Amino acid sequence: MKALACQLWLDILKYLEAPHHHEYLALIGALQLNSYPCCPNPNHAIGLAPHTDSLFLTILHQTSNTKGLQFLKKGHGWTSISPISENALVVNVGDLLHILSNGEFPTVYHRVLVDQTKHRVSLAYFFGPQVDSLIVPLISSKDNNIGHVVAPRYRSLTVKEYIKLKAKHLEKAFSFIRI
Ligand SMILES: O=C(O)CCC(=O)C(=O)O
Ligand SMILES: [Fe+2]
Repeated sequence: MKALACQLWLDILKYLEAPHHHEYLALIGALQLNSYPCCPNPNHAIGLAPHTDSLFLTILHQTSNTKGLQFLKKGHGWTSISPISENALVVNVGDLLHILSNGEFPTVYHRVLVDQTKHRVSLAYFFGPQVDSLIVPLISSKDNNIGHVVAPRYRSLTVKEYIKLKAKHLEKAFSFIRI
């Protein structure tokens, strides 16, 4: 997971025209096992409440063939992401990549439902920058090429500062840093 995350991350930094940004190259990661036992009354319970992931990216493996993961699709509502094969991985954009890319990579609002008869398991690898890193929205030359100068949509802040804001305000945290 770590090797895959590093490769994916290098490609994203290249795309964002920041391949040598050392601050964003020193990644920390955490692996989390999620277990959702079956529930006799799934309409009255939730496996994981709607949220966005906070770091740069999450790489997710849905280990059983039980659906449950959904993301909020604009104009469509909650949409299922069913496990399509044993080898498939889901990659979620997190809040810090949203800020770093100046909103070009939208953070993904998602939730997990429980199943009436099946136990579901998933494995999530979250990774992001060191807690003292400063996240500065990157404006790429692609943005400025279109003939107008693109301004940062968020103020710069440290990872620690963002995590504190998110703990207090959850999905409203962006509204405190929007310019
Ligand atoms: O279990 C899943 O499919 C998603 C887990 C998740 O969203 C999380 O751990 O943040
Ligand atoms: Fe999540």
